[in-house]
Amino acid sequence: MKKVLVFFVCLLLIQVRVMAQDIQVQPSPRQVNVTGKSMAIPVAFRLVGEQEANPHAITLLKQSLGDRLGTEGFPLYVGEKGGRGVRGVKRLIPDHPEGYYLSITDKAIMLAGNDERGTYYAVRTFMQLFHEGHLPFVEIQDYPDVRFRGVVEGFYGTPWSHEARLRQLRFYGENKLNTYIYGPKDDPYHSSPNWRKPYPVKEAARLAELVKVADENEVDFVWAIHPGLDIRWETSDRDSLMAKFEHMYDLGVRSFAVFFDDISGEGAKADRQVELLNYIDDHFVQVKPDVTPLIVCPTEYNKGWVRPESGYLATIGEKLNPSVEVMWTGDRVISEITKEGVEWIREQIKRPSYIWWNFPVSDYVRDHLLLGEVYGNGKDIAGSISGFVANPMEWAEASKLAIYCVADYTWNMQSYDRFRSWHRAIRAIMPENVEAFTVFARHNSDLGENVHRFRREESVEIQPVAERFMKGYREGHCDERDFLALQDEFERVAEAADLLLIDRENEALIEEITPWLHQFKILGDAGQEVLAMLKAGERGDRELFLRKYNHVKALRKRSYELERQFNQNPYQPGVKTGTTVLQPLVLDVFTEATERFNRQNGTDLPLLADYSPCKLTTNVPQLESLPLQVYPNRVHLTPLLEVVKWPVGGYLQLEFDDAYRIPGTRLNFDVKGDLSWGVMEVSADGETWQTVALTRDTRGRLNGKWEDAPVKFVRFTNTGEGEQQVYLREFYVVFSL
Ligand SMILES: CC1=[NH+][C@H]2[C@@H](O1)O[C@H](CO)[C@@H](O)[C@@H]2O
Repeated sequence: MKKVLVFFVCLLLIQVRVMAQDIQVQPSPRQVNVTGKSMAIPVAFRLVGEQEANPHAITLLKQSLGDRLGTEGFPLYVGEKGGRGVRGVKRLIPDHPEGYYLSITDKAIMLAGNDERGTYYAVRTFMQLFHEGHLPFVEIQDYPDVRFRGVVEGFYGTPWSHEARLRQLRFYGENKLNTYIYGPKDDPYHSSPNWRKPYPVKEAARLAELVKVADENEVDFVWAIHPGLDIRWETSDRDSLMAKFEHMYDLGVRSFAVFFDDISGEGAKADRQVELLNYIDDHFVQVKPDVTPLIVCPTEYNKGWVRPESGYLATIGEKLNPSVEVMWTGDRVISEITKEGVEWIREQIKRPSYIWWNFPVSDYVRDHLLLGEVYGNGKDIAGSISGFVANPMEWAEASKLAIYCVADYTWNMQSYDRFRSWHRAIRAIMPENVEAFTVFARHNSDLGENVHRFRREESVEIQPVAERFMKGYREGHCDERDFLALQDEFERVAEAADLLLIDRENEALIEEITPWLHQFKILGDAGQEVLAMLKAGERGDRELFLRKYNHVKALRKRSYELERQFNQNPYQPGVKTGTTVLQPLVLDVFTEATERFNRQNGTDLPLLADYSPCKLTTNVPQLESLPLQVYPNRVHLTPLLEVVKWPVGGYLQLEFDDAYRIPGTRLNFDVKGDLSWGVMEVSADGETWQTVALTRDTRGRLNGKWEDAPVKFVRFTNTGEGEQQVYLREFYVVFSL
């Protein structure tokens, strides 16, 4: 009697309500039918199917419904195809891996998976339907386009922390990503020198915890090994690798990968790699009851590096066991994935490729954050790929923006909308500072010039305004509307920086991006001030102009000091923001306004472009106009291709704006003999000089350092008997306060 009473009480409480249904589910489901009606969330749910259903799905339901979930109340059926609880909807469940059927009516709720993961995803979708105290009446049939979806932690640089990885795995569970590949290049137990060794106890325990949390979030934790730098094609190394995989298996790992990327020499031989991979497949993957298909990242992992005469891909295609997944980054190391490209590689390797997408990875532009939209990949590639994993930045939280969009894209390509997904990602990651984070991300998305020549859109909305305004200003008129629009944008930049710097909703993210937020604030202030300079110049207000001029110089100096203080790394140290539109605009307005002021007032105010901590002086004719590549802690001479004729007494001197220690200097003139004719010296005052001892390394480069009293000058002089002919391959000086 009591049950019936509770049931009727629940029914009475169900108000059938018609409401505009913009069902927002991430990732976007394939098939959604809404009736436009909804009901108040039942006060109690009667769970049916708990014993048989995927336990992680049940756990998730209990976590989200809490004590509403019990043995009485509104019926909620959950389970996999064939389970008693979902018998009635068997034919409605999509017959695809990880597919599910979900329905909410005034009679019952049905969460039915085609398999265990499908049930879990049905629950994930169900949890997103609760809206303002109501549940919509809806029917959803859904399944993913791409079989394996997720992230490969495969970048160079500081590996993610344990806590960051735990947050990532939970994020993947929320976004229906089912794959995390552990392969940080700088983990010595993943790569050389310790790939043969088991993890130390503490690291092993952490990896075991990651596997457990991955499992709870229905994510395959794939452990990758990177043996190619020093592998020997002997049974001893094969056995070492097998032993390491057994060690990882004992920690709970059930998915494995072998990375042969970024290696040369012995390790790069295709037939040797294939022999090893097939051995692992035959004697480990296929004999264990519960290990997913082996994944390999080949040495020729992008079309730009394929040398047909090597026959590398042909060997992979013909001899590698068909069950082994083969990764591919596209036409180049960093590239957009196209249908043509994936069909080409499918022909070569005789199987669909498993995409390793090198975005938002930034290990070749480390001073930039890549927070822009995910775009450029084909929506028609699902049929030719088996997986799609994104290689992220070393900034785990900041990478979530792109990862969220990749989850949306790989689940349902046809409905993917780059802009909608990006905005939803921002709202998901920073719900209390959506506007500020949107402004920040909008101006931190391009990479700047880089070795891969891969670029992304940045500051898209304001770019035409900036271009039009600058053109007009140079022609002598200042468009007031554009001026105000730019002023407004720079104000928003400054506001966004301050709002995000005090944000406490996502502290891990704010901690990662704080250096860039400080830089962003300076950019916002500098933008407003150069516009004020421009106005003061137009009005002939000398005093105000000079005030603003000095403020901008101070802001630029602060920006430079910030560059020297944060994110110091040997590749692209420093903190860049707004480099594609806003920074150049600040420089352009400053330069133009200052040049006008100088002309009108007969002054000689230096222009910003002159600002650098280091300048070159030389009496070697070919080096006179040599540009310097100045980084926050290093200054490089731009290498020269032609032979440099270095006369007796010829010198090359770097003068710094401050006294620094010189922790390292390197020069490579690519000459065979010794360099007894040259001497490197340092000085604090340009008068008294001390010699820097140079030692030659295995590649013929001369290395030195100066760690005594700080110096302001470094020079190299030909003190020999005659002219020398050298190649200026490399000459750089590392300096630090
Ligand atoms: C497959 C592959 N291996 C390398 C390469 O792509 O470039 C990435 C971006 O620099 C780098 O992170 C990765 O470790």
